[in-house]
Amino acid sequence: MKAGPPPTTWRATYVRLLRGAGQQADKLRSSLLMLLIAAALQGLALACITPIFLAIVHEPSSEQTVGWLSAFTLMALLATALRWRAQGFDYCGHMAQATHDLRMRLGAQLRRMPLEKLEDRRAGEITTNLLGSVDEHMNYVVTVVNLILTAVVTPLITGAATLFLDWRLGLALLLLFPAIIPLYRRRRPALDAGMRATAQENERLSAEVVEYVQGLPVLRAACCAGAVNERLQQQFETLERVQRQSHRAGAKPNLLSASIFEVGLLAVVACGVLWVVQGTLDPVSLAAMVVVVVRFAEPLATFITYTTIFALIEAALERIELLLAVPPLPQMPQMPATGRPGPAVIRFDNVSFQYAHARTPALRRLSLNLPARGLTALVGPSGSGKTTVTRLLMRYADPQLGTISIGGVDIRSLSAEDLNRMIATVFQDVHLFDDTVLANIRMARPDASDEQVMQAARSAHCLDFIDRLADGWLTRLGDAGSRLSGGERQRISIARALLKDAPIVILDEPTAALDTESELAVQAAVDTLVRERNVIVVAHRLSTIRAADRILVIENGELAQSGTHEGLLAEGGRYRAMWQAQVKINDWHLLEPG
Ligand SMILES: Nc1ncnc2c1ncn2[C@@H]1O[C@H](COP(=O)(O)OP(=O)(O)OP(=O)(O)O)[C@@H](O)[C@H]1O
Repeated sequence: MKAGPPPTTWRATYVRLLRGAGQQADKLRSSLLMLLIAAALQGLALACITPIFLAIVHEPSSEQTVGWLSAFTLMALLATALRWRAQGFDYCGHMAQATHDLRMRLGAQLRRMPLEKLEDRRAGEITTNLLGSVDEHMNYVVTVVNLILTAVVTPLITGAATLFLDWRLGLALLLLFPAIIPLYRRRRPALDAGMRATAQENERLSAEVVEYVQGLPVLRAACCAGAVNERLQQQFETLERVQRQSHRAGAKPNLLSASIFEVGLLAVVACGVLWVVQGTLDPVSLAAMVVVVVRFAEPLATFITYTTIFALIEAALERIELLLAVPPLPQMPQMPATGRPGPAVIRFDNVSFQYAHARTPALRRLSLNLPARGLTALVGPSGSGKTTVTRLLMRYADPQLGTISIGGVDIRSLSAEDLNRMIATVFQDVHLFDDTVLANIRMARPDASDEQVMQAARSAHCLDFIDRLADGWLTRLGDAGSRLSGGERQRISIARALLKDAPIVILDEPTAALDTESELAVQAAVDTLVRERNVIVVAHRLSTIRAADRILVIENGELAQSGTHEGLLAEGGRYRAMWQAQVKINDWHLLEPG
């Protein structure tokens, strides 16, 4: 098993728990305090059993009997009442509130953390964090803490209190512990590591399962669903191996501690019998002690099982904290508003950017100046950096060198919301939610009226296919929008962009891979979008961008050429070569038989 970070102390776990509880931390703290007091009171109540037995047998109607019985009843009742109150953290809904808040914090973190860092994590891992870890973390905390305190604090207090009544009995009870606590302390690192490894493998497995299910249509088409299934199978096996090791790490000390405890009990009873035979201990005291000791047996013997659950909670907390600790991209102070160019003018000044996991830069000292209106096409060979330009504009990550500004304002000084408001996107891979057509378009601007949503859909040439849907505007779009064709999905996406009415629009070649009819409809929708906006198209087919106001040829992360289609053809160079190659391919298609 891989060695993880050093094991944490109980105190660190406690502090983490409170941090995880967020605004409910004070309530959780008082619940845990109540559980501690309840466990101590229960210990004191149990210490009363020996004097009660002695009083009942020797002086049944004395004041002492009444006194001890009253003390026992009072403390037992108080302990029960405190436990009820402490568990109120669960049933009064504070627990649900705390887990809800934590999910909201994780959700907010997903929205504000740099996209580059988000991309590093797989969807399944995030789901496990958002759902599994949060529940593992909070839902069992109060119950598990109660069990641990009852197992540890109650017997300790009983032993300590018994010292005052009969020091030999007290000492015998207290001696049961030293054997178990060091054993637990010695085993805790292995337990923690086991739980961490299991949690990590679980996270990996959910990521694999999510990706497998999402990718099944593609995998089946490529006839490699089986091969990937094998990978999944391996991940199942890894999890099984890690779980087995971790169970072994937990089971051994568990059995050992239970055995030590049983032997200890026998030793205590044997001592008691010896003292009775020697005439130094009242047989009634021995009987009472056996009752008390039996009461401790189960919680103490299973103490290590509870701590295993706690190690699981600890591992979940650690993963959540790791995700919450990713810092957002820094926000720079706002610049003065004087002399700014048009609001949607985009400038890249000497921008260099290298992806975290790449060996070479994706952009090298790239400078661009895009006026507030018009269509700019980014063209260039695959991997030349076109998509990176649009990603950096959306602040996927900050460039290592140079600045990017919109309307004269460095985008690093814009809030994420402001930047998001300024840019609409139309990607080839359109994500639709299982909701109505109306709702799917409206998510670009939640406060838009039905009329505004319908107008946007009309302008994006969506009406013809919406009319054909069974429930028209109220048709649910099914899982990931699978009820619509590619061209229809893209038109929904364009309708969203129109509704959002952002001054800048990024299009990832929306007409790629469409049939002629769909292409014409999408092209008409794009033409509507282009008016009055700064539109950037990442283009693969040069035929679609002949009418662009400017074409930027990106090569190897640098600006190789810029100009209009005619100008660039006349200029020669890279663009003309690309154009000629594409014309040749088209001619070749035309010449193909059939
Ligand atoms: N997340 C990433 N991590 C590491 N390297 C990346 C990442 N994304 C892209 N790259 C690399 O950065 C370079 C530029 O990629 P980019 O996606 O911008 O190219 P592109 O011109 O849009 O390509 P295409 O036309 O094929 O979509 C490529 O070498 C690519 O392999």
